[in-house]
Amino acid sequence: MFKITWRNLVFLCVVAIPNTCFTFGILYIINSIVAGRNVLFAAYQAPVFFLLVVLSFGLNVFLQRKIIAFTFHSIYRNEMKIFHCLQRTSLQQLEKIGPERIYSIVEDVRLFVFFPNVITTTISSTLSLFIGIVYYFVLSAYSALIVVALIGLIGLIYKLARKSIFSKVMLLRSLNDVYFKVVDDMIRGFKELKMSSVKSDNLFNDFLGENRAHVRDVETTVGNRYSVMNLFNQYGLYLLIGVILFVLPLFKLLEPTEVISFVVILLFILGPLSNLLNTQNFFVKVRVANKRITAFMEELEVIQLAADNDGIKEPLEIMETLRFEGVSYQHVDEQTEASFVLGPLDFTIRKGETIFVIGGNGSGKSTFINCLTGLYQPSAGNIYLNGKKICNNDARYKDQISAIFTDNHLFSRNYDSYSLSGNKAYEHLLKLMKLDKVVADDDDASARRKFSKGQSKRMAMVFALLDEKPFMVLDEWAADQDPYFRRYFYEEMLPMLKAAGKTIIAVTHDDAYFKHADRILKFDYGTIVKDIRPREKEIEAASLWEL
Ligand SMILES: Nc1ncnc2c1ncn2[C@@H]1O[C@H](COP(=O)(O)OP(=O)(O)OP(=O)(O)O)[C@@H](O)[C@H]1O
Repeated sequence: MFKITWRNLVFLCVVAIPNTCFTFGILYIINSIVAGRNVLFAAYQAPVFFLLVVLSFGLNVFLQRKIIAFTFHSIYRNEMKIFHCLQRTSLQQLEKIGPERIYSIVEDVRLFVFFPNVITTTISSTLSLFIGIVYYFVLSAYSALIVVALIGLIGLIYKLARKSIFSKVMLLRSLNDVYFKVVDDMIRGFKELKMSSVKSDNLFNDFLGENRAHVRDVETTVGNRYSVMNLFNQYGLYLLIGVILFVLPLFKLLEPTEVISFVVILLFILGPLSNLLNTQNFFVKVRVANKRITAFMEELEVIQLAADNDGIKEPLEIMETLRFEGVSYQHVDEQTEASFVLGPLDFTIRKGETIFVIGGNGSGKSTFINCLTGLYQPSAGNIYLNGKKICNNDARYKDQISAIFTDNHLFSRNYDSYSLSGNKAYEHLLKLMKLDKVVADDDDASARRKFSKGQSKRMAMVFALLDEKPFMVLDEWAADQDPYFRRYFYEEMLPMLKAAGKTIIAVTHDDAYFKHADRILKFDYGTIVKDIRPREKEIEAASLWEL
């Protein structure tokens, strides 16, 4: 994800070395003047001082610009990579991951917007610390060793404390995933919660409240550890000043003039040292975010390998026959470990057929539709298009199908390659779907206004027909229509679509209209238990519900 490569490191060193020299020069001049010593180039000390300041400033501006560009390019690249993976992942994987994890990962990526500030602070602080230490050694090697050992000790304690914080921050992020899930329930289930004070209170107290209380406790622990670390850092530095002022002169390791220089240098590195310790908080979060993003991408990429078969460019033949041979698919609910098996399915669909898919609740109709439309990849069996074996995840196969699902979604923008304004086919379809009085003009915004459920399905039908694909899959499309439109759909629209050569697979419970199908496939416990042609043999609709 966010990797500092060797090239980046070499670049940082190339910029850091001259910058170190400039900063060292600035410190040398300040220190010599304060301690009353002669500067090497006394006659030019003022111009040299200002020149060094300007050069160091210029170099830092250059460095910061590079870091800012690197950071925002990395954020952009990672965001695009996540959404590219999502675009290519399968429905089963998306269902497994869950939307809350995606929101949370996107939040993890955004954490890196603070990267430029922190990294520049880290680089400049490390530089200043390095210069201070070198200067200590120039003045007195033994005393420098003692001071460095004490600074090292403070750093080591900080590092150990940071290690213990890592697991807590990791826990906080996974609590955040659960939090998003409950918030999602709160927003999507708003109406249901309003209607049930028990559910509402339980969600609020037992789930949201518990999650937030857990987060509060872990954050308090993390906050306490950081505050102890910061106090330790602050008082550790006081101790260091005490050692320089009292202990080193006592053992004759420092002369009084050197004490002043040591304190001046310490004051110079005090800020950078505190900065370095304080930025650890950010680095812990960054490590956690990096680990989570990497794991998320790996999870998606594993699925990509299985799904990524659509690089082939030759067009696929238009469907004349579609054959399922021994096709099966298995759902496994990870929480309850319950499983549902669809299939094995063996049947052939012919071009122009109007097929109704029926069956009781949970019999596998929607799972079958997801396999048919290529949203689920079968775990066994083969699919043949015009006799040739295909992978149902092939984009060229899916591009032959218009599907309207039970939970259809109307997009907020026009992502199609055609425009609605002045579109005659669109105007005609609005009339056909009796929406011409609801959608007053051919503006894109009017087509994406808030519709009633039934209207929204009709609008989805308008868009599906505008796609002009030969194969239509409708999952309980008529369920939300009023009796008038339902009759119109089965008795007028379906024959019209059939006459236009469309192959239609419609999931339905409307037994009053079963006679309008060329064929009925009845599902039970995931298998096709009846395959009937009502036009050839009159059937009693009620008999179809019997096993
Ligand atoms: N994403 C999923 N993960 C695990 N199990 C699932 C998933 N989706 C569906 N199932 C299970 O698969 C079975 C078939 O569900 P499916 O939605 O295909 O039935 P259906 O015939 O369309 O039902 P309905 O008429 O109620 O819409 C059910 O037992 C359901 O619990």
